[in-house]
Amino acid sequence: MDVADIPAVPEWLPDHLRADGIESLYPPQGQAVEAGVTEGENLVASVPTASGKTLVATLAMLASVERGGKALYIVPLRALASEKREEFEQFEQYGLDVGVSTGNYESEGGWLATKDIVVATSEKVDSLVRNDAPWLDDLTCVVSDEVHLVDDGQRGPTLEVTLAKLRQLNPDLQTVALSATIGNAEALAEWLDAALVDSDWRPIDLKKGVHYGQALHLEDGSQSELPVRNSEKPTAAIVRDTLEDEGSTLVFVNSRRNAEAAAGRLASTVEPHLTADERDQLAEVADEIREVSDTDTSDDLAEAVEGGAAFHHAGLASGHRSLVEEAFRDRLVKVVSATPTLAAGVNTPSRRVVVRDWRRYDGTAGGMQPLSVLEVHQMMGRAGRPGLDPYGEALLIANSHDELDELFERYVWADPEPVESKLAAEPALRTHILATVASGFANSREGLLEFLEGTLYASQTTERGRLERVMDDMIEYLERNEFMERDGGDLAATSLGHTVSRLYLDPMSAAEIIDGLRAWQRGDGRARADDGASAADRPAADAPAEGEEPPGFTTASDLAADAEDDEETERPDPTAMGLYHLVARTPDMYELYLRSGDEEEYQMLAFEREAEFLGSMPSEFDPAFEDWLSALKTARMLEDWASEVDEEVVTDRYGVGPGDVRGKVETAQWLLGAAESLAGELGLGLAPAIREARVRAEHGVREELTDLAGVRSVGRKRARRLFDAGIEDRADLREADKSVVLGALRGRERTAETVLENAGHRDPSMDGVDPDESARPDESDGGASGSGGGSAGADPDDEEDQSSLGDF
Ligand SMILES: Nc1ncnc2c1ncn2[C@@H]1O[C@H](COP(=O)(O)OP(=O)(O)OP(=O)(O)O)[C@@H](O)[C@H]1O
Repeated sequence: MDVADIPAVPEWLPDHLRADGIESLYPPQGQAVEAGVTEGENLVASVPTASGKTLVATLAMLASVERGGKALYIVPLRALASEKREEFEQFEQYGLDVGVSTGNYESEGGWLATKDIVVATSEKVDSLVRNDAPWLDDLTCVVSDEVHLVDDGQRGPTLEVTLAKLRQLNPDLQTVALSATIGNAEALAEWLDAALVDSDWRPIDLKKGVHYGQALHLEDGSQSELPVRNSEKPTAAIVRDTLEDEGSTLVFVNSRRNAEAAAGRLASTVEPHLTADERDQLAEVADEIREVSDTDTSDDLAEAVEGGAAFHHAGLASGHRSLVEEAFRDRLVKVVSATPTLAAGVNTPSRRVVVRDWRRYDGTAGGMQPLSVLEVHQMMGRAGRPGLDPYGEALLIANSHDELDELFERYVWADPEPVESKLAAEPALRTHILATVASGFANSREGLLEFLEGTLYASQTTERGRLERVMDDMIEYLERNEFMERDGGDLAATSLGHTVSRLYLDPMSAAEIIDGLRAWQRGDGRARADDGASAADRPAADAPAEGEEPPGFTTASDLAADAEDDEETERPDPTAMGLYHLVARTPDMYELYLRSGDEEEYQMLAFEREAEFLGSMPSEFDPAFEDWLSALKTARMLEDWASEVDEEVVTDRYGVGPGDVRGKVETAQWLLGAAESLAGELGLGLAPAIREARVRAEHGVREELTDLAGVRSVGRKRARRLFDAGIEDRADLREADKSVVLGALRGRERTAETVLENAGHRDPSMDGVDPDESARPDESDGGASGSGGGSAGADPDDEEDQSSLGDF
């Protein structure tokens, strides 16, 4: 179909598309238009990766806005939200207004009311619904990108329920769902009352295969030689072979750490192939990368880029990511090693794709687990650059003949799995039932059932009774915890329930926090603190940083001493450790795993600091004890962080990456903010102590340093150095002599200039979480750890992150 023949779109569109090199629609796009996607019809497009799905959605949104409406584009990742915003901003020249909403959740995003197109993550949209954003009523078109993620056990139910709510709010809403090729696209179409375009058409041919020994084995039965030299890894051999043919390679690995390590190694393969001109240009890109941030990651990335290689993962700053993507698209960077995040949408096609790791560490399943066919096909779909390559090639790597056969069976010849709703799981239902009742979508048991009828689960199940049973159990749970009340057949959220829903907490997390805070207030566990010589006689446990006491913290010994001093006075405030442990044991925080040998160490710590914990400690024989100890490990990591222990020491001690530390800290901040609100609402009087623990965790520095640490590009280490040099706060810094700053920062002129410049303004990303807002950290950029509950946004990279925790 010629672009001039697309009905109902703005007049300027055909010329705009032509200017972009798009003269006619790809066949699946043509089918979508014929199915009425520009005329308000619902549509599910199940089309291979990189086959032009975004244009289908764009046509629907532009046509909807042309009719005077407003469109919402739901993405699974924050990184994709910025990419899509940039893509849609090209329409601002025609008077359209585009807004993006991710990150900290403003209560109802009022400023979005005037936008024509809004881009947001599914968790953000869920929170907007919970906060009653009035502009949601004006929506005329909603696009759900990567809708097959409804199958995701953690985040799927949020997308599913959010779509159901938007459709209930506005029965005339046009729904356009974009999906990778899946086994049961018709089930999605049925659920959404939508026409279906189910196609395996690709703009460029894709050959899948496996490398084994010295040869490539392709799915068409052909074999070609691809020798691996002595001491060379197969991935390096493939990259070298592709380079000799002037092509680029995208290598998918299973963790951020592996991505970084692979890029470093592959740079030595690529480097000898670079021309002098390429080297100069790459050196410039490397300089720009170093400018983005002054961290080890930044240095490692810049160094790899100088050698023509790069890594890409959700833990990178967005500035890093776009520089890498651009240099790869410009064919300057010849190989990128990436975590699967890159497969989920970012437009970086490549001659060859290598899926190096087809297993990933999965804590819940207890070890390395194979990736799904869908995921592997998504990665493979990135192979082949339209207009540049005759075809794309996507390869797995086998280490034995058996594995060669297995990989063909498992991935090359296999069809993707069908997508199945994960809604009927307790954690998901407990969260979404509360939110559904609290935001007025249902006010009775029957109403809830009716609402749930609008979900994919209801359209897929043959077992209605199961959903009803789990639902009844969850209503009872919510009533028992005072989040919901029943009056005859009516259901209503209590004021506490409303708060929990708005805070975006899993109700089970809220219940754990409330129980712990109440237990502390009542003085439970006090007897233990007082009786044993325990806490007072032992040294404060495992003080961080070379055995020093954490600055400014109340410790177990202080507590016990307080208790001895005055039996009659009120219980002292909980310690930061006690509060970190409380939030670390909620399902909204991914705990750190106990490694072998850890158990004994943390058991000791548990007994040493027994007086500090809120609520009772399970007995050693209780199966819950191990989880409780894992939470203690997480809590001690947070305490270390908040006590200025160097980041390298923290990462080393807990066997995690810097991104994981930041993720845990952000999740703790969010949960402590929520705990503060709950304590306030329940009149528990513990809010100031919680706030202090939160602020300490936020910057990871003692109070005197928080102002300095809040200056962009200062951070913990530099704040300490500046403070030691007599610069005590941002005002001092503004006035400071450059040579003093230079001295404190150990001679980095460029950094000193940047820091001085930044002292003049406040970096909002470093600001504390507003307790009224209690924003959940971003769910998709490595910020939040995943919840065990389907409620809040778990980072899809979580499993990937877990892999760095194992010994793999
Ligand atoms: N009809 C067309 N003619 C020429 N190029 C097109 C056409 N439609 C899309 N493209 C281009 O193809 C590329 C891939 O498209 P796009 O990113 O929309 O694919 P996608 O299916 O959305 O990918 P993903 O699987 O990442 O969601 C883009 O560069 C886009 O501009």
